Amino acid sequence: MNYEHSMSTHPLKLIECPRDAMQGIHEFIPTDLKAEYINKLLQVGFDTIDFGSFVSPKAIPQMSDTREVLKRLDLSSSKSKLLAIIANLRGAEEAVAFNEISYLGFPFSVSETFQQRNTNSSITESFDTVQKIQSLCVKNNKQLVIYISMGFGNPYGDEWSAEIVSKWVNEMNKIGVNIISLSDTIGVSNPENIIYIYSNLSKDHPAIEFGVHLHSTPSTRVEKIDAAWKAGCRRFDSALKGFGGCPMAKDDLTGNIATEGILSYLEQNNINTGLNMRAWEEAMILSSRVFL
Ligand SMILES: CC(=O)SCCNC(=O)CCNC(=O)[C@H](O)C(C)(C)COP(=O)(O)OP(=O)(O)OC[C@H]1O[C@@H](n2cnc3c(N)ncnc32)[C@H](O)[C@@H]1OP(=O)(O)O
Repeated sequence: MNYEHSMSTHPLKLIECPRDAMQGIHEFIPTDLKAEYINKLLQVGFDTIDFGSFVSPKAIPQMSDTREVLKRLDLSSSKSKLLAIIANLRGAEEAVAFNEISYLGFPFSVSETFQQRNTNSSITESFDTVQKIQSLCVKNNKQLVIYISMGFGNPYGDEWSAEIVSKWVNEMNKIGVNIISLSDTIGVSNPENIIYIYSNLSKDHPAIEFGVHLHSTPSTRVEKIDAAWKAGCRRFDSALKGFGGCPMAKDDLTGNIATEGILSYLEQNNINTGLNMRAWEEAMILSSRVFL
């Protein structure tokens, strides 16, 4: 495999995703405990914390207290930026009003079935929403992160191909989106398709910061991270201990990529993350109270 064209010019960004870890848990996690956990993660020094979402409380009840969690976060001594997931214009309008939030993340699926299931709108309608949200972000000095979910295939029988993913990336590029994370919402990626899709997209759009939001079983975790890294990816979403996954996806969901897997991969490759490992260990301990 020739990686020459995939040498990334983007800096390493680790995105820790407590929102994704918590959102599917049935039992409501008390607001104070959520905030305590996120505050601990804020001390670790990740580039970004995907901390909550402004979505329908009927769709994702666990995130219904995102506003209250936000009030309890201590950003004063953290270099991390906050990302909130939004799935319609209303959520975006709410999120942009908070100075503390730097990034809005929109789940955009190339699978019609999943987009309906996740946001109750079609791909075309969602793209229209994305355009409005992008304008809103520009006006409010926020950055929009598009998650292309089902980026590596889908289980619903909808047509899927690398060309379809590429087409939507082109559309996002045209409207000025410059951070796109390819999400393997249901864990169907493999090293070959990660390298193929990632390398081609980053070659076509060198200015776009592409990331991966992978899901995996522990046994295939390292090979996927390795493939993404070698293809030039420097933006990784993950969750401590691999907790979570999308509750709107099919049932036999594989978990998030575990952050410790990424950290040990980077360490083995002598890449310094500069993270506060003591705070990380404390977050690991605290997680056993959050994820029972
Ligand atoms: C891959 C991933 O992990 S992505 C993250 C997980 N997925 C998500 O977070 C997506 C969540 N999806 C949703 O929230 C929904 O599908 C929506 C809001 C985008 C669209 O759902 P719809 O039913 O079409 O919304 P609609 O506008 O009809 O409103 C339905 C209800 O939600 C409420 N609602 C809609 N938008 C919001 C919002 N942004 N914040 C709070 N409540 C909202 C409405 O008030 C309404 O409540 P009511 O029934 O009590 O009157």
